[in-house]
Amino acid sequence: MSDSEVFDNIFDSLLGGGTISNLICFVIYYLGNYPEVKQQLRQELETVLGKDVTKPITFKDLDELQYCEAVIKEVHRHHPLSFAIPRVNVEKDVVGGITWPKKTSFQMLYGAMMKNKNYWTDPEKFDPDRFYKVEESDKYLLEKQHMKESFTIWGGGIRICPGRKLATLELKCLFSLIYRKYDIEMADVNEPFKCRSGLLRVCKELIVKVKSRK
Ligand code: HEM
Repeated sequence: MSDSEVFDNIFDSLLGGGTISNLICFVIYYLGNYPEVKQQLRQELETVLGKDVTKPITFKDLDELQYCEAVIKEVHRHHPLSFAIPRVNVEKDVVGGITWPKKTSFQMLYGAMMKNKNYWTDPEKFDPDRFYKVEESDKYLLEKQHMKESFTIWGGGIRICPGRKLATLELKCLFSLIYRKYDIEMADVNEPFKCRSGLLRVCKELIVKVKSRK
């Protein structure tokens, strides 16, 4: 490997590649299209962080931003960064009633699992409430019962994303800093979301209007 390839690999594993930057765009897009969700997020920011926008944000504050976390999860469920997680079996195994030889490549289509109506109530609907303070009597009880198997943003098992806690902190920090100070609107709400799908789904263009909040 050349020096620049070594650098790129270290940089990628340290910063999680394009994951955070693209997820930020996805969240901005969804908040631009769902003003009632943006409003509830603002409400939470004000309750947890107060009205003084210069007040430093603490770890405890970030812990309390549960609606913010629900927004990030719902955006990812609705519009995942990648559609599948690959695995290779090290020994012969039975999956889906079929015996597979060792070294078979599998793709776990979790993007499809996150839209399956057996596990999600009204799966096409964008609603962070399905991840927010779900009670036994709640309309989103179905997902609460299946969440462990049907939702992943970080993968799972021994290869689970080692950057997940850092990424969650970074995202919550960024959205707090941005949305308590600025108002971000889509330049054109009717414009379709411009993304390119490969290993990762990448935002190609997102034109927004940014205004300072009074
Ligand atoms: C929103 C941000 C992020 C998302 C959605 C994300 C998601 C993922 C997913 C789905 C995997 C595959 C897990 C599996 O195969 O089960 C993964 C692996 C990985 N992630 Fe992240 N990630 C993010 C941010 C980060 C950050 C910030 C770092 C570094 C600080 C990071 C470092 C890694 C590494 C090194 C792996 C490979 C782990 C292995 O194969 O053992 N990720 N990530």
